[in-house]
Amino acid sequence: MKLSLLNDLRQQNPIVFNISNFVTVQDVANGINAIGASPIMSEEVAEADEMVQLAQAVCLNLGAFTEPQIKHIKVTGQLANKYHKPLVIDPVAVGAVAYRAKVAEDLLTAFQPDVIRGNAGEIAALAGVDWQAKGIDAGSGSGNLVSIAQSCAIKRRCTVILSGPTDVITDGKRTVQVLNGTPLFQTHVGSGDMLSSIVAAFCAVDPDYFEAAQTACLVFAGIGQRVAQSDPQMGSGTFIIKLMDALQQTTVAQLEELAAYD
Ligand SMILES: Nc1ncnc2c1ncn2[C@@H]1O[C@H](COP(=O)(O)OP(=O)(O)OP(=O)(O)O)[C@@H](O)[C@H]1O
Ligand SMILES: Cc1ncsc1CCO
Ligand SMILES: [Mg+2]
Repeated sequence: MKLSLLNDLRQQNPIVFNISNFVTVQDVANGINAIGASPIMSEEVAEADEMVQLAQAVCLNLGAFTEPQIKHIKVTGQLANKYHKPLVIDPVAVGAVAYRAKVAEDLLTAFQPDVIRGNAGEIAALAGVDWQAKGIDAGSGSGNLVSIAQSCAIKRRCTVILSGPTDVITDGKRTVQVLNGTPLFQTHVGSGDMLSSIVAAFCAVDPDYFEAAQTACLVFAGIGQRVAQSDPQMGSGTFIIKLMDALQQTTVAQLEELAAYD
């Protein structure tokens, strides 16, 4: 686990280009900014080429799209491949809505992601494994989460993060589990979207995307855990405010003290 990547990220301040969803776009922009990277968003396909060229990483969130936005996402993913920019996909609710599954399938044949980050319901759907996803939430299923993540990584030929109480990170050969976190993440819509774009920021500072992805997961979950531990009575409103502070202020040494993974 290369926690020192957090210092590299803060020193390099990489630009992360995001196509976000309208629900969580501000959380995503502020989360990237707080951790020490530089967010930029766009809704216009005419500037996609320039946007991808100026970015050090790209994150495409499939959370809430219209037909023109699907075209924008497709072109941007293809440009990320063309310019060799690390590409992260967040396949929101792809296990719960058949239309989304169809769109995601089409997009994943049009471009090649470097990392896919989703919850169990989303990663199971992309792996082709039976699971009962529940809207944007993970839902329920009986499959083994490590096997599901590994199948998805092999099928999609990329690093996969299956997030939840434990995050599973795998490239199909190597697998790590991050045990840190807090259930308060589930009380704030957009925790997952923030994580996906922070993963992109880490990919901008380490060309081994498996390493970048696992470090991003530990940093994000570990910071959330520290925030929750600071006040056992904390609720979801205070959590997101304090999470933003902590994304900015938490040090590598503080994360080393609580890092839990195997
Ligand atoms: N019960 C839990 N305990 C500890 N950490 C958790 C828990 N649930 C989620 N997390 C953490 O929350 C973060 C977001 O992951 P999650 O799987 O909830 O994303 P998501 O379902 O896509 O969320 P979103 O509602 O934003 O779409 C990750 O860092 C993950 O480790
Ligand atoms: C609630 C919600 N609906 C579509 S996207 C989104 C935010 C979580 O990604
Ligand atoms: Mg999500």
